[in-house]
Amino acid sequence: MGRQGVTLMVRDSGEIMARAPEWRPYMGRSLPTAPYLAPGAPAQGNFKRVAVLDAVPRLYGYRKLPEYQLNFVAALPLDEILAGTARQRQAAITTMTAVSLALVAMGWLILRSVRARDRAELALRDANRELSLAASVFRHTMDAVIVTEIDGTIVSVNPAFTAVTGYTAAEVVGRTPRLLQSGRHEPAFYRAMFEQLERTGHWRGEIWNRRKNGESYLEWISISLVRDELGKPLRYVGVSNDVTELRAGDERMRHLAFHDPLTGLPNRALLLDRMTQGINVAERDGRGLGVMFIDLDRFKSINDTLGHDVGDQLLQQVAQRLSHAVRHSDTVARIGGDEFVILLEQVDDGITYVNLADKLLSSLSRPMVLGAHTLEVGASIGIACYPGDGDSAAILMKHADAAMYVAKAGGRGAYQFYRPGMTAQAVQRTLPPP
Ligand SMILES: Nc1nc2c(ncn2[C@@H]2O[C@H](COP(=O)(O)OP(=O)(O)OP(=O)(O)O)[C@@H](O)[C@H]2O)c(=O)[nH]1
Repeated sequence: MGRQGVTLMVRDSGEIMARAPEWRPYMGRSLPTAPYLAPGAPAQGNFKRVAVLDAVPRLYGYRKLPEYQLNFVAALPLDEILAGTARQRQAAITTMTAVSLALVAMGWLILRSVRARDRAELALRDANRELSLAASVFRHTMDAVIVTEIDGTIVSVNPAFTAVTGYTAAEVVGRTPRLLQSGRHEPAFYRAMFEQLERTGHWRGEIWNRRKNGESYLEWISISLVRDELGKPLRYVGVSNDVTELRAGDERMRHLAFHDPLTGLPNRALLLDRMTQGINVAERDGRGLGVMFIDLDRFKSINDTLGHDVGDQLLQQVAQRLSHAVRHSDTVARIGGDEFVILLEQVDDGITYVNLADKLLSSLSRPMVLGAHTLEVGASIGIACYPGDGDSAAILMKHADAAMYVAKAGGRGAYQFYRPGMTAQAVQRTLPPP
């Protein structure tokens, strides 16, 4: 490039990014008036000018690189060009062009590597951000998380795991989840779980486990098999929730829906359900089944004279006495006010009803101590039997009710088997007088 030839890389703003030779004194200086920076300047060209920076008159060649906002410039001093022959001038111009192209290529390579570095930094930053997000979720989620090797060795647990089980990470890492086993599941349960995990990569369900303090708890867990990039099994990750309370709440709700809150006995819905099932079994096995409808005698007067609370206590005692009088397999239900029903299954002869009815009446007639009061209560019982008196729960209930009304009408404190025609009698009794 001769003694005073130069090459430059200049931003569109005019700032010098690179200069050869002697780049240091010129770095960061500006060439705002350069012709190639003028608006509308051609993409490449030549011009003659006295250099702003060192006052040397030169012939300039440039090429613009608009996508990078850069300009590549090469210049030779005019006196060197004019002093030479035509051949020398041509050689100088060729050299200038070659140098300027080399500069363009160099600048492009620099830019490309800068861009690649920026992209790599961005990707790394994204990956780090995702990692720290995952770590934060692991730390703060309310779900207990456990990560194990494929052989079951625990690699990591989160704080929620510690909150549920009572075990810190230091206490469980290196051990296996077997330390949580409650003993409530058969080995076949775990075998089936791992068989499905190996086959499908997932298992979810409920497991009874044991906390460090020995207490059993029910967890809902979802376990996934994690594979590496080549598809090789790498880890198991389990995410679980303690659902013991939830399940207890469900049980309470279910119990409320099918039981009488005052006595704890099955209510009408549960009684009818059991009766329907019982009838199916009785039909299949050719066995008998019976319904005893029990209504307390003059219970209203106890309420009216001693108050509703005493009436409640009496109903609770009646419930206990009825329950003690029957077999475990029989159902004692309270279906309303002072009305109780006993469902007797697998009864093949009428004497069973007679014996039980006597037993119930004598049991209820024994004095009941309710706080400061000692009371005696009687009851009337109607009995309807399957299959003779009806083949559905509704009909058996209706007929037992009718028989009970007949027992009441006969003077109370007695039992009565259903006979055809009793229903009409009972209806008449409940109708208002004409
Ligand atoms: N303490 C209490 N009383 C109830 C409850 N449910 C209904 N009762 C009352 O139970 C009484 C039922 O009376 P009835 O069966 O109609 O009449 P009774 O006095 O028993 O007369 P008979 O059945 O004809 O012998 C009514 O006074 C109801 O208010 C309850 O949960 N607690």
